Amino acid sequence: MKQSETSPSGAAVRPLRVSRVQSPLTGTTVVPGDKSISHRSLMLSALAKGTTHITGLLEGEDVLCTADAMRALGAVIHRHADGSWTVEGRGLGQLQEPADVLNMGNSGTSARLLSGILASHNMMSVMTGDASLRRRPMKRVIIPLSETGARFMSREGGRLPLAIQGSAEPKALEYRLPVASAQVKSAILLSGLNAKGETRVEEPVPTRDHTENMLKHFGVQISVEETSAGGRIIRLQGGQSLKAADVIVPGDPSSAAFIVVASLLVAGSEVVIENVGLNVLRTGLFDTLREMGGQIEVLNQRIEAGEPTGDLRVKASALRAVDVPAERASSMIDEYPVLSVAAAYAEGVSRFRGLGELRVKESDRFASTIALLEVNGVRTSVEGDDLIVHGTKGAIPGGGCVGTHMDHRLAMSATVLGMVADQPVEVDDTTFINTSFPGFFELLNRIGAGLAA
Ligand SMILES: O=C(O)C1=C[C@@H](OP(=O)(O)O)[C@@H](O)[C@H](O)C1
Ligand SMILES: C=C(OP(=O)(O)O)C(=O)O
Repeated sequence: MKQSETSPSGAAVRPLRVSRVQSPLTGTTVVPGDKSISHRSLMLSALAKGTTHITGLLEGEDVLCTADAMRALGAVIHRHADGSWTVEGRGLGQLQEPADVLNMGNSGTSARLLSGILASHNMMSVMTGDASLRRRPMKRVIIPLSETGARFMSREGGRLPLAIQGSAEPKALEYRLPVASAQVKSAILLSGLNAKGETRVEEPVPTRDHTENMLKHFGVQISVEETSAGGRIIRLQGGQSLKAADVIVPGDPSSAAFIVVASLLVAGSEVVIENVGLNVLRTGLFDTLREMGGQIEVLNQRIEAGEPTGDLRVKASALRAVDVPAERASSMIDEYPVLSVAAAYAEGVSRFRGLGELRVKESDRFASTIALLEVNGVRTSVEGDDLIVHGTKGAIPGGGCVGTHMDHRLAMSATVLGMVADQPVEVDDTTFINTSFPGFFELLNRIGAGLAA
């Protein structure tokens, strides 16, 4: 593909040819801030009274979309020269009607969480996104949020653009999640903040709990109860005011994932990644890689702003196949594309169970992960929602051209695959990496990847 071509978003396409890395990856590094926590810090601080200082905010395009949206809703948001941010909140119920369409770019988290806030404020708003986001299902939030009294108009199938008439007197919801989704859970909890009475969300499988943790950090009383079946029930009373509270965002474990897998696979590597968020509802990949024989050590474990954090020391390791249970999927839902690269390099046949949710991410990640492997000579098979990867014992043929379909995680996984494949790998477009991991190639090159990017 030529440099002059444009992606479906209209931006210039940036293809990349990735060749096998010739020497070990070494050194100490840090990855950018956690995307989930960054979104929530901007949304909750805009709903709070007072000024919140945020350090370590991810300055990726997804989070910048959230910042723009919260500005359009009346929050005053500044980035300072030292990279920290301040948000002067409006207070709950005090958001202003946005004067124009809110553009959520490539970001499902922005669109779904914000829909909970917009539905519970008495105003009219319209939300859109890029071609990838406009394909993704929004009914999962529209259906429950309609019960609050808010009205939604969307394209066929509940797709963006979405018009929302927020409710003047939002009703509190009682809702059991039909899919394991932290975005849906969070949308309902955020709408419950400005509703009358108790909001109750039950999740059959625990999902990332950053919204719950950060609500507590902003002074909201919220109860979390474990059910006998292994799920959780979360309750909060509407009408509690949020108080500005400074936030320190840890490094994103979902970004660290690419550096961890690359360091495990490139022979002789030893890399330390400092300040990685280690919330147990996010670390399924690291557990899985350890089961495969990966040497990943946690150093300097601590709690920072309510979230477990630590440094990871990763040493190149011979990996063997793994069988990942469906119950683990929500703790590593964004990590399957890069796990599949590790499994392709490992010895033996791996199985990842229960991956239905991968079909509704930035791309259909079930299909695009299979294509990533197959086009590079790695055998896969599918049984229902299970993905089976036939490991090559360190001999991934490579030589393929990978279609990334506006999906940052596909582009980064393809890069890692190219770094250890026998033949160079073409990645059709790397522009979307900036949604979650600005500086990805620079970081890899600092630890010795020698990429031409
Ligand atoms: O709540 C969040 O910040 C996220 C939840 C997950 O999505 P789902 O809620 O759709 O599983 C994840 O895939 C996404 O990257 C971020
Ligand atoms: C699925 C992802 O994000 P979002 O849903 O916010 O687009 C992701 O970052 O992998």
